[in-house]
Amino acid sequence: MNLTITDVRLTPILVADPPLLNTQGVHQPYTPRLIVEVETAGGVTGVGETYGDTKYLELARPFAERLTGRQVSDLNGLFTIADDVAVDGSQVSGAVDVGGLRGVQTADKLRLSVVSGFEVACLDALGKALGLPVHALLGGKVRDSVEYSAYLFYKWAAHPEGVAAEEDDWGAALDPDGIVAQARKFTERYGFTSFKLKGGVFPPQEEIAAVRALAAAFPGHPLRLDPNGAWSVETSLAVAKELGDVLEYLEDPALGTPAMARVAAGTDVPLATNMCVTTFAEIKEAFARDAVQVVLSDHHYWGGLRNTQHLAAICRTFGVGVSMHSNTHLGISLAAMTHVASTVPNLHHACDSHYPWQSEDVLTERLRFEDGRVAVGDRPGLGVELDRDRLRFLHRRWLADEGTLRDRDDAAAMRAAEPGWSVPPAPRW
Ligand SMILES: O=C([O-])C(=O)C[C@H](O)[C@@H](O)C(=O)[O-]
Ligand SMILES: [Mg+2]
Repeated sequence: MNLTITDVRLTPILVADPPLLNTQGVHQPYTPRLIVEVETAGGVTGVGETYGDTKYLELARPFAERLTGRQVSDLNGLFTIADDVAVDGSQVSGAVDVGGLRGVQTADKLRLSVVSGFEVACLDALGKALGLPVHALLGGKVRDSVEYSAYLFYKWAAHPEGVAAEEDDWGAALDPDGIVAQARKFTERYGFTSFKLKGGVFPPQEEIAAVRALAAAFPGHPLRLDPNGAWSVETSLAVAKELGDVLEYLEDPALGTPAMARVAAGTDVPLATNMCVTTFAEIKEAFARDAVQVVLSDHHYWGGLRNTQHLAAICRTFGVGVSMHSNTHLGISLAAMTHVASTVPNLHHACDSHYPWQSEDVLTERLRFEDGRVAVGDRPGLGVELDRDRLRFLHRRWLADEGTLRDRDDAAAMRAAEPGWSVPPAPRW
């Protein structure tokens, strides 16, 4: 089988996203993603998915040009290519990245996010060529299904009037009753048994009340609250004290390792993060200071599935838990997450996934959650099939956009409802 890459296709798309609230604002009605296809001389095509904002696209294009002629099995070579691809310094914010609230943005992280889309596509192609599932290429699964948690959001019933958007059938959730009703829908539709509430939207007392309401409605179920660093150390400690008896963990209550270390020193509630440990370089300080007890990997910004395994091994070495972060993603990434999660022995928390919020996909068949779990496929590669008509449709939407939606901006989306809105200072409370 000839594994030489003969063609690479990059297709930016815009996919519908409901009006989900977070501390920076609200999700745009459509959000950008990039679909990567890698074709080999032997006739197999692999697919990958990553962030689709302009700065990722601008890196992905020169990256794709350098891939042709290489082998899909040359996964380490992807990192060498990444070193060669220059990042336009003006594109690196150095601040918390709104396109996912995933810690401080750096040039390396941008590159790794691009690598991940190609790595997954190469693994998919390699698996198809060899007749092996991706988990087998990663050393083999240690479980047959991967558990996910219900990702609860405060949300409006619809995007603001006058904003072009798709409808969703989740309704509004703006108080404890609304959050419990949303959680019930998640259990009815997908069988989830653990729940994460995206916080940092309302004053902490209101979010504490919502978590208390969840604890009363679902006694004994794992619960998490994640305000994306919106609280001071004092507020974080006060929330930890009030909710300590019901939380599985508190996620990024305060921003940055020093603040997280101070919170961790003052509570027994474990702290999880997808914001202060987002790169290998950030691990040493955070672990040395015992600032976090669970690292939420995201294969996109950690640089792919094998890097996720490396992260898991480091966490295991230091007795730190590992699980998975998610923001708006489609079925290709859910399949990739499921394959890699199935290979991580020390995965003891349900992973996050936004997938239930995404009514649109680029696959011929959506992935399914049963009893809150996704079965680990044994079909070659990722085990998913691209729906070319859907891909074209969603790409045409991207082409038709005059540019306002091509870069995720939750604060800008919020201004459609509240014209004076700007990203709140951190800490907000
Ligand atoms: O766990 C997290 O921090 C996230 O999933 C970050 C995401 O950006 C989420 O807050 C969102 O999409 O609104
Ligand atoms: Mg988080």
